[in-house]
Amino acid sequence: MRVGMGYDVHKLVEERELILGGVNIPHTLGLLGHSDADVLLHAIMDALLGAAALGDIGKHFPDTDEKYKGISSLKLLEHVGKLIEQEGYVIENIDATVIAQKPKLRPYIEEMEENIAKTLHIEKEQINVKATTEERLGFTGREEGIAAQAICSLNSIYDGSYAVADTGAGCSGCTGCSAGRSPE
Ligand SMILES: Nc1ccn([C@@H]2O[C@H](COP(=O)(O)O)[C@@H](O)[C@H]2O)c(=O)n1
Ligand SMILES: C[C@@]1(CO)OP(=O)(O)OP(=O)(O)OC[C@H]1O
Repeated sequence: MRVGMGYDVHKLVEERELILGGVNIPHTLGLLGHSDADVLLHAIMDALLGAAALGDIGKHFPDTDEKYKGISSLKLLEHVGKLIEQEGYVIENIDATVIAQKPKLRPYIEEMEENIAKTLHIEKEQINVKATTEERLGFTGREEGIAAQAICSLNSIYDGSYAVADTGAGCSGCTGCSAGRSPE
């Protein structure tokens, strides 16, 4: 198993939408960025890329490239999901925290988790998104920006301990896997 971590920050400004986990959240301020500035998805992508030793989002989607201007980060996440799969990795789980003084995010968390699961073709139970304030301290507390942290774990289909679901190929030497099969 391999783990990766991601961290990102975007500035809160007027006249921008607030999009987190692919959910458009009603708020007086939105996040500034070259893309849609979905700070949660950016942290998750960096965690996934980190776990697979594939660099970071700036390497794959440079903010100097016009084609990423205003792009939905769900599209970028979909691409990262494909890269991970091409490298032979299967996502075990993702855990993330959004650090925001406002707005209250709890009502939107489930939809964020559904968006992420659907985009990465994994189960919603493999994703957990949390929100916290920093008790009015620092830049998030002053509502100058929103930060997000993420951690993920990946299994390699080549390391002998992970059995790929639905291949019907059997699980030689299997020690159990997230596909729900028992150890052989
Ligand atoms: N933007 C936020 C921040 C927090 N929450 C929820 O409130 C709980 C308490 O937050 P504290 O920062 O006071 O510990 C937290 O566990 C979240 O469930 C939220 O929904 N949106
Ligand atoms: C996502 C990208 C895509 O152009 O742009 P931003 O939305 O500015 O996000 P950031 O986390 O600053 O950097 C990664 C960028 O490459």
